Amino acid sequence: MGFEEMWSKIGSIMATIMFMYAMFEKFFPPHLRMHVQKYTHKLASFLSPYIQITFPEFAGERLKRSEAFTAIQTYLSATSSLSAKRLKAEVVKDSQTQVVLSMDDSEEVSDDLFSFYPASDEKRYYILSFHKRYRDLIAHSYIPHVLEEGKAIKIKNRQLKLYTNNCSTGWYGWNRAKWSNVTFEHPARFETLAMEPNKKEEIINDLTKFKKGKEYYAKIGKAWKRGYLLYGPPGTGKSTMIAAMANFLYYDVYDLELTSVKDNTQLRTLLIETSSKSILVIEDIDCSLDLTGKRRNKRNGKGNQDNDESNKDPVKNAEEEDNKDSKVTLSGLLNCIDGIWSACAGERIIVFTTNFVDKLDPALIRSGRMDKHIELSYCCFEAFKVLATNYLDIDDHHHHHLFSIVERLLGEVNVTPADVAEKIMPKSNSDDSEICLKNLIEFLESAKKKEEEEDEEESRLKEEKEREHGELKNNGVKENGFIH
Ligand SMILES: Nc1ncnc2c1ncn2[C@@H]1O[C@H](COP(=O)(O)OP(=O)(O)OP(=O)(O)O)[C@@H](O)[C@H]1O
Ligand SMILES: [Mg+2]
Repeated sequence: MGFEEMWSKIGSIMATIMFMYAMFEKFFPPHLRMHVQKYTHKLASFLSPYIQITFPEFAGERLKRSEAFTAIQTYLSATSSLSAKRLKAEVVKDSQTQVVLSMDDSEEVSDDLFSFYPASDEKRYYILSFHKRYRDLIAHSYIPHVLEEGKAIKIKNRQLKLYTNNCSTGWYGWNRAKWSNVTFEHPARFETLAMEPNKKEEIINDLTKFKKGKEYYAKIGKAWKRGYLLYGPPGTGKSTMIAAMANFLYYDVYDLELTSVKDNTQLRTLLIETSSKSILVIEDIDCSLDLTGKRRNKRNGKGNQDNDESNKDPVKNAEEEDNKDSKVTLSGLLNCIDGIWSACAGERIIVFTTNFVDKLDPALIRSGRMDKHIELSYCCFEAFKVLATNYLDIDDHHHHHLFSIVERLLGEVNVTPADVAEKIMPKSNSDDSEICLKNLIEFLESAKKKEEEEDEEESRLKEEKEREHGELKNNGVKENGFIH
């Protein structure tokens, strides 16, 4: 007897049983019906070649939403919505125009050989129905595949969040540090980041290796964390790079404002509350609290003899002055990074940014804490070409006739990518790339002239000083007979 024949026989037996069951229901009293029902089910399941697995939406005593249910839902939305006839549309990622389609309640779909359908009960669950000859395949390959895929799709579709810390004052004046979040929608990507291509590739490879490094980190017995120190003058793209990293890795960003953290205890609480797959950012670490040599001197009453102070951004200077209230210390921060934070679940990145790398305490940036130091520097010609593509749609291979002048000037003068971007951005609809590039050339020439004037002034002052010094020496010899 062939398979087909066998199934048709089984089908007719089932039909007979169903018919008999209907008759029983009509003519038999309820207590007898219960017995008949029990045995009919047993017989039906004995004869049926199909197996069913149920995945309820809520599982366990605490009614926690089942991860398996959510993963199946996501998996089916992505893979089976094409074959389902009745679909549900939901707006995705706060978009007004994009919708995600998923199976409507009680719609059944077949995923190759198996069929998934949500039960039309009040309690929602999916039932996976399959022939028993696929039992092993289902248990060992298919279900793990669905769950893994579902989770991966969910991660991809989820919205990135930007968390910032703030301090809320509760009853009795009790201060509590907490994170609040908004959707992270920074458009920066590595493709649009202006920097040397080799350096950019190196960073991308480093991040990719980190993201795929779960087993590697487990093997070497190191927490799955990586620290980056981004340093360079203002406007060279440090913050932009952090956004590009987040978009590249699909990680949330925790922008930690150390100045509003009251003390080490609050810092610890905040760090524990961060999730994995995230980037913890501490911007302008040199301005943050008691972290630099300068601050320590101030505390010790030696005063501030920092000559770089005048070069600093006035906003950052003002922030630094405001920070005196915070009691977060360097050792507190280091303890948190090394201890508690390292012990939290993996896949975390920490990024420090600074304009003055030399001023940081070496303990803060030693290897193992900040694994990779990345310098973001003034705009080179390669970086300019990326900006020209971004802002003016000038193809990298299409060498505009003004490019050679820009190349020469960029080699002679230090300007930041932020300055270049500002100059080549069209100011009106009538501004074509020619006008924008001429604006940039004009700016570069005036910056060069200014630099030359400053150099001249500097050498003039130096000469003057040397002359004065020489005169003093001579006078000293004349008056006292010895040199001071
Ligand atoms: N390397 C770059 N590639 C692309 N755009 C850049 C780059 N550097 C700067 N920009 C542009 O300049 C603006 C300022 O850059 P960004 O905020 O990243 O600088 P920063 O290095 O973080 O400066 P700061 O030290 O003041 O925080 C950005 O919004 C971006 O438009
Ligand atoms: Mg910045």
